[in-house]
Amino acid sequence: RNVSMSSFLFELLSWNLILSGFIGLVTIGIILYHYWWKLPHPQFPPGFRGIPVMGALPYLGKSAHTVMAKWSRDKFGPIMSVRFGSDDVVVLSTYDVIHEAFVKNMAAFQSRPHILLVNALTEGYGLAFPPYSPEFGQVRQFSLSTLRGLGIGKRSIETRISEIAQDMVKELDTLDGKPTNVKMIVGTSVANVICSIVFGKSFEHNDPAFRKLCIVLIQTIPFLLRLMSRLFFTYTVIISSKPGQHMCDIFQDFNRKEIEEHIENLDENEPSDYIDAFLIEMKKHSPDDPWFHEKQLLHSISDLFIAGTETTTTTLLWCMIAMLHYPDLQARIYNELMQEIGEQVLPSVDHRDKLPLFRAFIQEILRYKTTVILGIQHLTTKDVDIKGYRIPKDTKVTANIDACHSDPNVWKDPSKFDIHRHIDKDGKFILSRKVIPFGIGARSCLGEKLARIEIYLFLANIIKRFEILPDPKSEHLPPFDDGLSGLIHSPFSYKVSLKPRI
Ligand code: HEM
Repeated sequence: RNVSMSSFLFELLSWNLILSGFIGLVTIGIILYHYWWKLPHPQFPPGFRGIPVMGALPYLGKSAHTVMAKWSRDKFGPIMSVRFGSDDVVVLSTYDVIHEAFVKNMAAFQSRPHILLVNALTEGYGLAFPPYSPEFGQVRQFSLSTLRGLGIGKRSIETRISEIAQDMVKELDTLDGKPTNVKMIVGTSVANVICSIVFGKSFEHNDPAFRKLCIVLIQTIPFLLRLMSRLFFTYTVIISSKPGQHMCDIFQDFNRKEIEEHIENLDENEPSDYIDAFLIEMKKHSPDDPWFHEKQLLHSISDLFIAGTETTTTTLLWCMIAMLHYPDLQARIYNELMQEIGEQVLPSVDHRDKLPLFRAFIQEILRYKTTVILGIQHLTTKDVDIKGYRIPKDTKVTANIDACHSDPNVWKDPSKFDIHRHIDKDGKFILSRKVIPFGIGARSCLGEKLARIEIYLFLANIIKRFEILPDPKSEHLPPFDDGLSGLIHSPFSYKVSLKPRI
């Protein structure tokens, strides 16, 4: 009796175990299906879902943009989805679909996702990360027209940049051709352009407070942004740590001091920079307006410096690497500048129609070395249909700008650096609307015009004054087809010898 009782109990227990195991598995299956595999909509773009919790993250490797470009070309098409953690992000990989979304359906794609850490630092203010609202739209429009040169005094943006480019050449001259990593000198000059537009003045390269600001901008922030795109947690720890806070304080104290000086000396009839223009605009709004407010001004300034310094500096550093790899091209561009502008005349934007080689070189750099490889993420403001797919409201959307610049259906032999793809049979420069390093649409780069003039004038001044030569001590040229990928694709650090001409 005892035996049959125990076998009955054992059977009951194992049935119970089997049943609860089964129920447990079904529950886990339902949870997994709903949270990790169920598409947000039956017509949501197809894509790569990876593994639970991590999504596609472990599969993206060192350069996510290249891996995603391959998935898009080989399997999923120009509109696909990639699961980042537990978020389904729509990734757009050709010019046509980026244009269809960000330009033709501008209103639906003009917001930004909420990023907890960015929000903690900016309190929701600034120019690059706030989600769209009509009030933010006003601040954006105001900043855009101010940066385009409206309402900031008599000196044009071009004059300011040209003066700073000449200062940079003087700094580079002091190196006397000695092989040097010129990132700090170029970056300081780029930051000075923003100082000139935002503060109405530029600084000596060795001014101690400005130098500190430049180190934060050119070294610390890019390093942290790279970590952020790789290891979000580490970034959070660093930024909330004491040294992290100290770094933010250096930056904000510098800007705060400038705002205070501007409030004291404001001449409403003659605004001379972005801060003056903003303070005057503030007076037209109610003191309770949270957007035309000092806090917003402070964060707008930070965003202009952060968005404008490393991007432009990196592009110029890639230009110099290209010159090292293609010395014959360097000689041809130098000859073009000398023939069309001459030795004594300063380069200006007015000369551009006479400089097809030089302009083709810049456009090819902007295509071949996409700086902000994946742009900045957008967020949909409503349900929207693109090429037969449904993208629901509040979906994160990324433009793979690098994939668009290496699309074999648009660019013949895209992995080849070839400036002649931008020159027609009569030797004229062809402006391409499909080279979109600054993004397109309602959230495209606010500093595009500024950056384009900077790259043109800085580079023209460098090429006219120096022969760009490799470091004779280095066995290899700095790589042109590889670099550090994060938010920004930048070259590995390198030295260059700038040998003064004449
Ligand atoms: C070569 C230099 C530069 C490149 C390649 C570049 C590229 C970009 C890209 C791809 C975006 C995101 C577009 C999108 O979300 O669709 C962006 C946004 C932005 N850029 Fe630039 N940028 C450069 C220089 C500058 C400069 C010089 C400034 C200002 C001084 C600036 C200020 C901004 C701001 C404020 C935004 C955010 C716009 C918004 O969210 O509405 N950028 N930039």
